Amino acid sequence: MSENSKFTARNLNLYYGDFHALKNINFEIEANKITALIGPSGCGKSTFLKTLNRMNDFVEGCKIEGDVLLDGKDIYKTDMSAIELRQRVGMVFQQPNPFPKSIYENVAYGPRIRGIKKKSELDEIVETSLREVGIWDEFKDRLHKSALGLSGGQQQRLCIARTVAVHPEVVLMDEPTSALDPISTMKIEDLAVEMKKKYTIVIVTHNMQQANRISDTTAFFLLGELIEAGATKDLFLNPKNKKTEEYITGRFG
Ligand SMILES: Nc1ncnc2c1ncn2[C@@H]1O[C@H](COP(=O)(O)OP(=O)(O)OP(=O)(O)O)[C@@H](O)[C@H]1O
Repeated sequence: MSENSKFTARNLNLYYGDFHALKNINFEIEANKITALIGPSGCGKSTFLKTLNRMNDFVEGCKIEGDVLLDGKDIYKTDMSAIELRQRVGMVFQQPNPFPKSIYENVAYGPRIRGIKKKSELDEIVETSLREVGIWDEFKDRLHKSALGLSGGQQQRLCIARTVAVHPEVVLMDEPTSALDPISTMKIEDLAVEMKKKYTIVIVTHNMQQANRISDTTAFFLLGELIEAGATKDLFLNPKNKKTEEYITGRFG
């Protein structure tokens, strides 16, 4: 395990019932970097992402073997609760999913659940979180309006603000821009690059230009296997594996 490793997967296998969805994955995710997971549909990218904050716990018949270490501690074999884990490892989904509440309440929700009650403290967290994702000026005069009235891009940035409001260490993003227009996509990409100063980011994307633009490391999955992983520039310029080359040059998938 290298010094800068945030997550380490060792001999990780995952089964949905009889279906072997992740096959002996060995992979390190570096702290304060953006790691992109790429590969054709159904190859296990989201499944791998969800093993990092135990989202698969909700799936009946899902069985996991091997180790997933966060800062050297196995997240499946410690007494850390899934709730505590998900505070440390937040997640942003493909479809923006704000709660049907005000902008303010969306951001204050997590801190409130974690016991913060004082209005002045919540006000500060809301402001800091919205500033952090660059939407404070846009939203400050309508904090008490419904989040559902926002555009898709604004909703996604609000969801990211909601995630950072509980001070995670890692932010997982599952195709966060695939439902967004190009300008909103660019804003999220810029934000992800800014965010890596503070967080470790793992992003699933079908958009290879996106992986190339923003990630430091790219991992290519195929049929549940991790075929190749490395520095993004190297992987796109000089893929070592023939299948990686075929995928990134658009010859399959
Ligand atoms: N809850 C589940 N139960 C059974 N099989 C599942 C479940 N979730 C995913 N799978 C299967 O596991 C495989 C990997 O799925 P996964 O969603 O991880 O792929 P992916 O690479 O993220 O795909 P996409 O790019 O289309 O989102 C697929 O064959 C999928 O059908």
